[in-house]
Amino acid sequence: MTTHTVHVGRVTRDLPVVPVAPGVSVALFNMLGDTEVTEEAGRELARLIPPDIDVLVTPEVKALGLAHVISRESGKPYIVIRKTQKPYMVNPVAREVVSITTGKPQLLVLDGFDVEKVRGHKVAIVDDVVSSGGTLNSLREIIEGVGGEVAAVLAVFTEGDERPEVTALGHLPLFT
Ligand SMILES: Nc1ncnc2[nH]cnc12
Repeated sequence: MTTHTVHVGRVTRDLPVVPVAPGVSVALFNMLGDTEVTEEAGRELARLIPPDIDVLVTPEVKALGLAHVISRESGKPYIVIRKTQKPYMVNPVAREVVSITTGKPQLLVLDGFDVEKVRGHKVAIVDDVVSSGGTLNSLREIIEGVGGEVAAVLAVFTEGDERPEVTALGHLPLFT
């Protein structure tokens, strides 16, 4: 299997290169269950957060542990944007996005219960990989749609195109 070696702070991983679409492969970065990478990335990114950020927003599920560590290190709270609408949600705000890794439309849902934590506040979006930017754009629409300001985007890796608006610890190539 082809692999692509990355460094996250002082931690090294050999990522498997896997096909996600005809003629397109990615170096698959899955930090779920990887305590060492999650802790290292969270501590590194927490040092890079602008001090005036009020709240972190992360999409479930791959970046959840990362948001937890950044929150713990920075003392800033975090909100999770869910992938399904739950019956207990109050006035949920939803957007659809097509994921590069699954190729399928996905829902992103902000529980109305969390709207007041976003409205009028400076938000940092936290994700594991920012690739096509589809998830990022939908998160931005949801946050700005309820009156929040996206003041920073934090990710472990950008992928494909350069993304100057994203504060990342590294960059992944797209294999085409
Ligand atoms: N290389 C990658 N690894 C994991 N998730 C991704 N989402 C987009 N690109 C990805």
